[in-house]
Amino acid sequence: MSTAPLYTVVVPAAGIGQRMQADRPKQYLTIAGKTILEHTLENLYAHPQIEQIIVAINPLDQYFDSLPIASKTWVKRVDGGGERADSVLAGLNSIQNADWVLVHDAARPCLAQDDLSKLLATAEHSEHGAILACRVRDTMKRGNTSHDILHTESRDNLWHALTPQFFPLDALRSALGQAMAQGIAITDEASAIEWAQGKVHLVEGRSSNIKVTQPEDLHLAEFYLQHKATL
Ligand SMILES: Nc1ccn([C@@H]2O[C@H](COP(=O)(O)OP(=O)(O)OP(=O)(O)O)[C@@H](O)[C@H]2O)c(=O)n1
Ligand SMILES: C[C@](O)(CO)[C@H](O)COP(=O)(O)O
Repeated sequence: MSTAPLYTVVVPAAGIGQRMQADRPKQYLTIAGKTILEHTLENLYAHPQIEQIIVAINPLDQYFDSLPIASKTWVKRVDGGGERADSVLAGLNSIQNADWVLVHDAARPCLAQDDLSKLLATAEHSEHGAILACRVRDTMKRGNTSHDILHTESRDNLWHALTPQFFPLDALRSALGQAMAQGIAITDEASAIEWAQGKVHLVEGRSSNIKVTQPEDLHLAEFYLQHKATL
């Protein structure tokens, strides 16, 4: 019986968490006695198809080395960069031989295992990449800089891009590197593949896979982590 393929995940964790307004980068804020980063890395590694995690850490980081997870054999540290895309590319460039790669935000500790399995399963049926996403549920307004409404955007087929995002390694490394070299603003891996005219599939995932970004998100993440079994 063939065993399921194993994958490497690049985890960008070199941000400063400005919007969080905390006394440290948000990935080092704690929930139930563990940092958000530890929750995220341990959650990924708990999946049977994840064999290695490459975590991009700020070169000036003062927290990572003191975490027990920093000495795990399945965790490899690289230096992050000025933007998330720089950190992701640094992680991708450290991978020698892999056909596919996942990228997952350190700030997303609430990823459900079966959502990850669903994302991985797409690779077995397609040569294109895919991302976890959740449907927009609110009416979406386009505003101007004065916060006046310009118009209502259609929310048909409108999705929130989440992570993990899952792509052939060579295609992602090439698209991301070329897009960044041309000064294209890249906020997720899919946008680099789209820029390179590649196809990306949306895999519906839970909206509880939040990116801890603002102060109130910490309490929401704590709730989701406490209720993982029932969500
Ligand atoms: N130069 C950067 C910027 C961000 N990230 C990572 O990318 C993920 C998503 O980015 P975001 O939520 O924007 O985190 P921050 O950039 O830290 O937040 P802020 O924009 O509020 O400063 C986070 O895990 C963050 O650590 C990174 O590795 N390198
Ligand atoms: C990658 C991402 O989480 C997908 O929604 C998002 O683009 C990250 O954006 P950020 O501004 O770097 O948090």
